[in-house]
Amino acid sequence: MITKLPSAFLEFLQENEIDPNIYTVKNMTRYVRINTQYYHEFEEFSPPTQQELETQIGTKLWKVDGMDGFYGMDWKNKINDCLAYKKGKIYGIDLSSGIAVKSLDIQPNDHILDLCCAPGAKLCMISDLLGINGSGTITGVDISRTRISTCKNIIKKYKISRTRLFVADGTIFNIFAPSFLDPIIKQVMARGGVVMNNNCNCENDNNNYNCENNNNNCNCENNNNNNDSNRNSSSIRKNREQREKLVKPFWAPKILRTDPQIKDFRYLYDKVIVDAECTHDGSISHILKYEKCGWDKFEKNFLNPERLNNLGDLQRNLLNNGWALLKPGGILIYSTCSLSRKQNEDVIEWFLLNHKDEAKLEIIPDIENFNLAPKIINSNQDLLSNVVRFDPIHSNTSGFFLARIRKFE
Ligand SMILES: C[S@@+](CC[C@H](N)C(=O)[O-])C[C@H]1O[C@@H](n2cnc3c(N)ncnc32)[C@H](O)[C@@H]1O
Repeated sequence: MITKLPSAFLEFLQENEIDPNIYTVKNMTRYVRINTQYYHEFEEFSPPTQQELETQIGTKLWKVDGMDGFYGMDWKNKINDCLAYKKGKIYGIDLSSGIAVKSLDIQPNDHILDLCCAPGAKLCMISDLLGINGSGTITGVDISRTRISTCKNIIKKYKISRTRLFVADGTIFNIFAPSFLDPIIKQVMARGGVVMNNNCNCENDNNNYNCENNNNNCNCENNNNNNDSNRNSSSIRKNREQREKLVKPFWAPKILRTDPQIKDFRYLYDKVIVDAECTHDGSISHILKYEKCGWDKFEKNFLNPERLNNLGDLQRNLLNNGWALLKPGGILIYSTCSLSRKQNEDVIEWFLLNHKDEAKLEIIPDIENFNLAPKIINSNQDLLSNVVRFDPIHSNTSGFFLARIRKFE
């Protein structure tokens, strides 16, 4: 609980119609989630039971209905010293963030873009829901090299596979989903013998070139029937040039490191999450940190007028670019840990009005099972009826905003 907020922050809250009482709530809940990824990969391990976790953390836990693997506990408990946490068997993630990830409706073959991914709590859960039985992948992007380093450490700790990370500006990032694990390729491979190289979907980078992808599903420039004989020095040079153009990921497992990065609508992402940079005013743990380390830093980092002025543009540009990289029929989640209308409803309203012919705001699935913060009054109430807000007073979560937008087929 925070006893005294600095006046600049109180002014910000007032300007943004945010109730300062959210920082005075006493009985907040801390949430953890079981890292099921661990058990996909290492069958000899079984997840810690509730009782084991209670003993390790030293407190009572409760299961969160409708959210697999989620447990709540009193906020004052810490998990850092708990063995299950140290071993990567559980991670901390707020329930509201969990609902955001669940709303992506992740399927095993989905290629998912996490456009502001660091430090990576949501990415952990995305990976968990993706599982390891399909051909799906995760592409994480963040502008901060330091934060993406943390994300890489998290990926290693939680044994997350098939994820690549890029340090890049999410407003202009333009690398499409990986094609290596594409189901089409799998089918072709199953028919016998075609793998992939850096230039196309086929393994034409060797002397036994036998590309079978002579169809409309292949971008391969060698789509002719004389592949063996036509494999001349100019195609080798092209291959090399193409490879050189690849934007190297900051981190990726071997199979994704040299993906051809094909720019073709078939490699747009199935799901995109834009967990946008924001003022973090809803994140009680974030605000609590500044109470300890000094409000001056908070004012400098988050309330500086230039940053606040540019923030709306940044959020709109992130949303627009995430949308451009989303497949028709795909789902985009826009979320922030701010409760400011300007950073939430206003951004979504602007977006929907500008994408009337291709975007639909959808109901968050199963949202009726959770307590929500009241909606704020908007000029465009009908248009925004499906956005949701969480807060510590009504939802027993951190402050969070969530919108789910579907791209028309
Ligand atoms: C709310 S945090 C994301 C939290 C993360 N999704 C998670 O669940 O752990 C916002 C992130 O956006 C990143 N960011 C800010 N501007 C960006 C930009 N232009 N492109 C990509 N990432 C950006 C920040 O570095 C920060 O890590």
